[in-house]
Amino acid sequence: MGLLIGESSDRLSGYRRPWLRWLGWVILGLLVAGFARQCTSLYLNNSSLQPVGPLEGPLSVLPRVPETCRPHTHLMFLKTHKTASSTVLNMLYRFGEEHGLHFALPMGYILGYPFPFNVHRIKGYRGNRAAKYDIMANHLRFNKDEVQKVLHEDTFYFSILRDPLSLAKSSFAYFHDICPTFRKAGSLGAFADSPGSFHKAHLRNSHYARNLLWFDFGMDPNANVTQELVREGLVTIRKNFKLILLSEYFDQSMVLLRHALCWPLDAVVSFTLNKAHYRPPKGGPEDGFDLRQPVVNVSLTPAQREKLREWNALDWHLYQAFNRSFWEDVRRFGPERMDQEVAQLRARRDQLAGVCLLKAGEPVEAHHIGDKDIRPYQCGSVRILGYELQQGLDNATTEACLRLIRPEIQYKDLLDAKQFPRSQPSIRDPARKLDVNGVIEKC
Ligand SMILES: Nc1ncnc2c1ncn2[C@@H]1O[C@H](COP(=O)(O)OS(=O)(=O)O)[C@@H](OP(=O)(O)O)[C@H]1O
Repeated sequence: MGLLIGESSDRLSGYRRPWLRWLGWVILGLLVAGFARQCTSLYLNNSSLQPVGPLEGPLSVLPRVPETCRPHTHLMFLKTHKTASSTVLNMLYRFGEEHGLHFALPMGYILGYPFPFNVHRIKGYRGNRAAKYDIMANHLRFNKDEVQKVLHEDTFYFSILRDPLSLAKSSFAYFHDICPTFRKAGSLGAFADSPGSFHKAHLRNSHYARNLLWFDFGMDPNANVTQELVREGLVTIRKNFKLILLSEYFDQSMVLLRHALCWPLDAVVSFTLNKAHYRPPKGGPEDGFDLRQPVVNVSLTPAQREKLREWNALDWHLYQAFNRSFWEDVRRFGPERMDQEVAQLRARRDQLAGVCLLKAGEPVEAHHIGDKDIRPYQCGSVRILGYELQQGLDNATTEACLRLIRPEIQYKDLLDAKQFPRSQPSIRDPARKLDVNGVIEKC
């Protein structure tokens, strides 16, 4: 037997047959050529998302999460409004798509918002005994009892907050046209001077004008602010959510998130999505206007800032409390280690921007984006910016880059088509974004 193995291996080695040796060299040559080809492009492997090739050069010691942990694939992200939540959603869409995860998708673009979430708002929901979903992340108003009906027990719940003042500016500009409180006020300053005189809490979409975060977490934004109420709200959120991120410290948030989820670095690298720029005056020239000149005036005096904080006191308490716990988390993580990982994340983002994007990675107005399929949806009195893809990329690189910049609406359509191959194809018609009452569904 031993002799047989010896004989055959000797034969296979080709030492006694020169043509076999040549064949071996040819195969080796082909393999090397294939590898070299990959090294000249951004190759993003579907499952690991780790690059191969020159991109790895300066980042060859990418920070790793402990090899003992297993990546989380059961996730609930409470997509709060105007908090960079679309950027987070893009990461979840990418990760879910690459790993074949099952999303709880809405029928349109929101899961029944602003009504408290109900499982029947999930597209294709087939009742209690249906399989659970891996990821739920579209806009919804949090309702724990309903949410947990369709999610796995080990689901990781997380969300994101933003300073209520900058959130108010973003919300005012974006929702100005559909929120009666904002529409009546005209400018954010006028609104801040006397919010109560414009606010009719019972009117549709008025919730965008006060304690929007508190509302998204499923609580009453118009309740009297008492210590007890705030304490109860915080306790409930802490009980339900394992991690609360902050949009002002987005990169630090991503480092904490990736360690909590045991995800690779590339899974949390992103470009700023849904960024606002102000519209030119009606009838003004399309180009050449001063982008810094807002039509919807969101400038505030120090006194108005103070009043707006008071008006959004519940959100302010929420933000302050979770800001404190965020920095406690960072201290536990290690401030130096955090700085290093943030630097690596930023370097990787710059690298990807260089490969994927035109205009040095700066976001541009939708009408400057050649590919209509990646123009961001426009809403309200601001211009929502998007990205232009670099030309001449190979197919794999184009696909990897597209994933990073594909706007929320189009990405949802794409996942929808994958999850429901037999349902009606998407119609790219802006009217589809309106619900039965004519309210813009995504807004
Ligand atoms: N990475 C990162 N870091 C910091 N800020 C970011 C980031 N990504 C998005 N943004 C800002 O978030 C605002 C959009 O928030 P959302 O995507 O949650 O809006 S929406 O409710 O889904 O319409 C929007 O804010 P404004 O530009 O002030 O409106 C974005 O610029």
